Amino acid sequence: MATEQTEVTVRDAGLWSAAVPLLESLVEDRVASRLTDGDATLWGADAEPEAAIRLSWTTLHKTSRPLIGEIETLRAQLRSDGIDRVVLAGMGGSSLAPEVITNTEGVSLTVLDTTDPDQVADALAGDLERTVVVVSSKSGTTVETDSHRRIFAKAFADTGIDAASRFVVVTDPGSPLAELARAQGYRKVFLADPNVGGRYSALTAFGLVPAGLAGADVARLLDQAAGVAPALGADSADNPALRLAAALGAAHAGGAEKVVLADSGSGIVGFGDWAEQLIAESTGKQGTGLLPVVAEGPDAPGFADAGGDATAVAVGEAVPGAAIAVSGPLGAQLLLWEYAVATAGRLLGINPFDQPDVEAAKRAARALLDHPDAPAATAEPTKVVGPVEVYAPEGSPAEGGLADVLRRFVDAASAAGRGYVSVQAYLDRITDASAAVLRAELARRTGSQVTFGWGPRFLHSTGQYHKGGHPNGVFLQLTGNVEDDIDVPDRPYSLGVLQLAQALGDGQVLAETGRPVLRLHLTDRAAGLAEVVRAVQELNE
Ligand SMILES: O=P(O)(O)OC[C@H]1O[C@](O)(CO)[C@@H](O)[C@@H]1O
Repeated sequence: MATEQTEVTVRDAGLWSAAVPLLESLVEDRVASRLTDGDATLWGADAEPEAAIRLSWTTLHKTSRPLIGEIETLRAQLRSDGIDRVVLAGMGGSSLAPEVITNTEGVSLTVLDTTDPDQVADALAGDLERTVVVVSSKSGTTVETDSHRRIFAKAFADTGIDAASRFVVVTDPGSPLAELARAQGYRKVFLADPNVGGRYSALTAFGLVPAGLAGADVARLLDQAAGVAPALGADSADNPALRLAAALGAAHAGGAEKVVLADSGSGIVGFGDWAEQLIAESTGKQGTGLLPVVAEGPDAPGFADAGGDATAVAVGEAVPGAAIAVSGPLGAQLLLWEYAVATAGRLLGINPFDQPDVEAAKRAARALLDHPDAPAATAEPTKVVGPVEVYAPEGSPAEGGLADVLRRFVDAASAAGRGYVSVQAYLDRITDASAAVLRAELARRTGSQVTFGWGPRFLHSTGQYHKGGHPNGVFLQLTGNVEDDIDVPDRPYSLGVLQLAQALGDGQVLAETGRPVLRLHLTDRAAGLAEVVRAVQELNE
């Protein structure tokens, strides 16, 4: 049952009494109304230039209205041409919102936010005669999205379909993608509001166009946001976003930097995946921040049994074990969390609108693509256990079986004190979906908080926090052999090569910042995953 009432309840009495003084200061400083009015001084002088071009999201429930008609018209035209399958190529802020919107409404959208050749092959195998591809990129330069565009252009051409008529672009004015779309005569270009950053763009063209073309009721989403907007802009202790920000800020000050999210009957499907990027990329920097941990549900390990380093937040009803509960329909929750996270950024003393550590991993991946013979790309495994090659952190012992290697590795998270384990699977999230069980399995057996992300998708979400946030994580990377690779047209690499370079590049950057990285490469994906799960299950035997 969807929860219609939008409210934030802080159920933990200790947390609430720590939050009240922060809440009072936010009200006194008129943070909510200043945010609504676009006051870029809220995060200090260093953040001001960036904030000055990032605050238009507070009024999108009004300014995005004209898009609704445009989307409906295009959808009707596509339908009359027999085109009713929508594929979205986009990373992070350019795909996470449409994914949660369409999943919540139960309408079909194929989201491509991967470089896994197998997963891309799946999308290519759909009926191309009925397919439109929405290419979404604010910068217009994101390598994954550009690769998908090239691959689909070739596939359309190979099938005798006029590719230009099948591409719809969402991008910022003046981006290289906007120029290319114009030059190639793509079917339609939606220029988004450039004064909204990627992770705050759910209610811009980035969220609304793909979701609307797929058939979601995006007008209702704006109505839901409009319904809560006055409360979010109010300098009042009843403001739900200020309450949430104050509670998260107080929790962080008290040593709980992790935020464990679990759905508790909100009716929203996959909200945590969207909130993850907002929270991690906005706050995880300068050695501080809030680490989002998406739990499978309120009964999953890490939620009700969260330790002192974590706050359990229910999305939906206030359930036992939740310190905080946030209810409300999707459109309202999107805007509420944006206000809350931007405000928490002020309490944490960081700039919630930049992502300073994301570029480092992109650079490292590019360097590996340029120098495929670099040591990182040609290293030999430390050991091989059946279908699993082990690449252990430098200097760490590798004796024993896979479970011994893993035990020593995850122990480093507990040794770091309040540490966490991050599982990063550079695999196919459809065929290799079983990898996701590792989150709960590891959390149950280690007692540490455990995050799970699909690579390279998470690089555009929690990736910023892992490199820039509290430096107490250990990182378990999973990579796998590729059976049928896909060349990226007019580029000197294939998807498989790019995917591995992304894993190695990010691993390198993590290691350079002193964060332990263990890579397990699955020479046979299914058998390798089974072996890894078995080893994890042996951990506390
Ligand atoms: O929309 P773009 O420019 O392709 O970027 C996609 C994503 O990549 C990031 O810039 C960081 O990786 C995100 O902030 C953003 O949402």
